[in-house]
Amino acid sequence: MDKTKKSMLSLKWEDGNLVILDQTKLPMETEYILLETVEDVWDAIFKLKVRGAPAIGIAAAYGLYISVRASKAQSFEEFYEELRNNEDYLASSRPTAVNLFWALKRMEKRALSSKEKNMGEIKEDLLQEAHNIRQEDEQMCKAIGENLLTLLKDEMTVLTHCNAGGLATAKYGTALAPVFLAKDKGWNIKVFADETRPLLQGARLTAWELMQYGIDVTLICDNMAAHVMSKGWIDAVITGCDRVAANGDAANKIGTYGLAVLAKAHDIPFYIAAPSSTIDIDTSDGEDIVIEERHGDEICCGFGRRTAPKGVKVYNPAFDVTPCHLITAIVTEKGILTPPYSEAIKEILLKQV
Ligand SMILES: CSC[C@H]1O[C@H](OP(=O)(O)O)[C@H](O)[C@@H]1O
Repeated sequence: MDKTKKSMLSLKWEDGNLVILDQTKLPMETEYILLETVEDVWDAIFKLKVRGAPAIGIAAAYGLYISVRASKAQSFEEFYEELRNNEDYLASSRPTAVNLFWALKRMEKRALSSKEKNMGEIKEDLLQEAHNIRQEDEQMCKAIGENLLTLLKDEMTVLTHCNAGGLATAKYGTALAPVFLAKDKGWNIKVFADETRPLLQGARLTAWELMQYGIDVTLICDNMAAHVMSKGWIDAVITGCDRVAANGDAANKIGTYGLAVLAKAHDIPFYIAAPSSTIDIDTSDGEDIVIEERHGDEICCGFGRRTAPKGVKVYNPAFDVTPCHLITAIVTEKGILTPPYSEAIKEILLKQV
């Protein structure tokens, strides 16, 4: 890989510890912090120190291992009860990204499959499962990038929202994966990045990680997306997702739904990049996806500066749902899904890669 291009990992397992890049400090500071307890992991997920559906799942998996590695349980039943309590605790950190629940459930299943082993071996298996989740995510993201690249051409310009780059995953990202892979193959895919109020993941994270990699990125306010589309500057809109329902409706950062409506109005393809770990077959459609609501200060006192009157009523949903009919394709690591999504999703989940 070209040494002039830098990509920083969202999290790593180093010397027996979970270390994350504190994303609330970006872009001004790149600070790695140690998460030593399950409470540290809960807090890091809740405060978006680590964020992005896949990265949240990976952090939670390591967090669950951390929560039981010092367990003194004398029986599997006692150990399993401790594990389930910590699983429920970690699951309470954020409600929308299905990867959190998917990763925790996968760790629980690994513990059950190791129940005949001794305690030390069970703990070792849990750590290995967390490693597997991280390593598989990296491979899934690269494959998503390769699949998305088949839909793009050199010199194209894409618009993205929030951050679905390497910072949201183990590496590469999902929506941004094709942009990094394109750069590696000498293409020049340009990006317009929505700043993404109120937490500015686009400004603080996407613009930062693309510039680190030497990629042509232009930052815009969210309310400028229609204008740049009307100028004919956008060839495709690509976003990540936090949960894809069984019918193809997709939850993603607040503002994504509006982008999908705008893309339809301008006849621009709208692609959702979705690892299969973000597809939730148990949620039938977007109506059933729980949308996280966050504190109003994120809008009124963003980054410590008050910009609205004290006491004003605030509504701060962190996500919205794009109905499947507005989605041109859902791009997974196993292939590209096109409508009718219900059938395509059932098929792709059965496909082994
Ligand atoms: C590759 S998943 C990225 C996804 O997660 C973000 O939400 P948050 O920053 O609140 O964790 C956003 O919805 C991104 O599209």
